Amino acid sequence: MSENLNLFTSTQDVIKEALTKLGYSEEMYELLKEPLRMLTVRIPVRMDDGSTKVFTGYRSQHSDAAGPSKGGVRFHPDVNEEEVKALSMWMTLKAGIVNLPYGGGKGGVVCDPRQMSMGELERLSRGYVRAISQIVGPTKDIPAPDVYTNSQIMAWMMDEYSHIREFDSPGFITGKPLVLGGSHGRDKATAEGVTICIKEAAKKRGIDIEGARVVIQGFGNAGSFLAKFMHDAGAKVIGISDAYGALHDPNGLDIDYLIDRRDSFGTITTLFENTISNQELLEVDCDILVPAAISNQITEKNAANIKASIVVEAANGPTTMEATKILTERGILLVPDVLASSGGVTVSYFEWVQNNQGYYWTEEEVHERLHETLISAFNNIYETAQTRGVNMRLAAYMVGVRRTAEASKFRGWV
Ligand SMILES: NC(=O)C1=CN([C@@H]2O[C@H](COP(=O)(O)OP(=O)(O)OC[C@H]3O[C@@H](n4cnc5c(N)ncnc54)[C@H](O)[C@@H]3O)[C@@H](O)[C@H]2O)C=CC1
Ligand SMILES: O=C(O)CCC(=O)C(=O)O
Repeated sequence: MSENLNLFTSTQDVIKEALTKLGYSEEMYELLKEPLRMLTVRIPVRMDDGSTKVFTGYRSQHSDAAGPSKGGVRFHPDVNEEEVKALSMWMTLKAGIVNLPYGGGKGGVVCDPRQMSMGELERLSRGYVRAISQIVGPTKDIPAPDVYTNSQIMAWMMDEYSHIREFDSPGFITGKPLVLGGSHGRDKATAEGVTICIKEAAKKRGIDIEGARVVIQGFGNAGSFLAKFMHDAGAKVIGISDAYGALHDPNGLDIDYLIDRRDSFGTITTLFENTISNQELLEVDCDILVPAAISNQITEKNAANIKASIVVEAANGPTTMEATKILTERGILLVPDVLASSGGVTVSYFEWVQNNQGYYWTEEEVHERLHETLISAFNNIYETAQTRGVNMRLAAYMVGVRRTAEASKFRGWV
């Protein structure tokens, strides 16, 4: 079975287990085991050399029972249908965990933005919105940034959608620049949420953040802000990585310098000679390990070699279910993606609310509400895991799926 199919089918398995434990019927599982809608599109883009290249894109809407679908758009060469489907299902769970009136959605385009000019990227972003415009919108499905997409791309997408609908539609997409209706704190939100989960998990395990050794895979939006927050909290960030390799220094890395030198795709290791591989980085001796890049990184092949006592998933799907079992059996506290990375969609929700009201909050207001939401979500799931005798991933699925299951029931769908 391919890695991505495995990711999708094992997500179905955990959803089934969660629904069964909560006492829902088999029909509820039939409804939630697949996205409600999956659109595949072909996007012709005029390249700078005059040729036309046709890109494949996807938008998956897992559910809209609890509200419009919501979730990011990924531009990456490895994007595929199974992955986008799984990503949209995780968005349903995240929205449930932080109690947002949304279902899950996710999109992606198979491309490598690192090899494209700004003009080509703009034409691709606009073409993607034209291709999916019938099924998205501020009250239908609201996209946001994810891997290799950013606030500039959100701005082009919002502009294109506004042209199609013939009115300004800031609420169509989140993660926009501040001047176009973006929210304070959205850029740092995912990392802030991960930081809160790390601090709560460390308290449970009696680990002092001051001096704790932290390894972070990925140095983009999530990974680099997280490295900064951990460093500022007194932790020692001893390893980071990007798509090309990893840096490791047991005495601690100079995070401010690395952030200053990384490029807009979160690439930094190409400036150094003494690099190690991403796989070697995951097995480095440390207290806290944070995969913050791509999926399928901790598997049954390397789970036995992980040295950290806490693993906090900033990335979506970095640990397979087989590896989850191994880490749990080894007594490692695993804080799952659907909880740890839910800070991003939480502040996206704040952004959408501000767009709908036309009234904007201060950075402090965003910060306070995010903290309140994430601390309560972490402790709710931790306690569910303790009282139900299950691991944190299953507990998170149980908490996360309930809102959509109840909404589906009240709508009379099941
Ligand atoms: N940006 C957001 O608000 C949210 C992001 N996430 C998840 O966090 C993870 C990282 O996302 P961002 O930081 O936003 O993306 P980004 O595009 O800003 O950074 C991606 C990082 O991953 C590295 N990377 C890419 N391919 C890799 C590979 N094959 N092996 C190792 N590293 C690789 C890149 O070099 C870069 O450092 C993703 O799994 C994403 O779905 C989750 C929730 C919200
Ligand atoms: O900000 C959002 O709406 C979604 C972020 C996202 O794609 C994710 O949490 O994986």
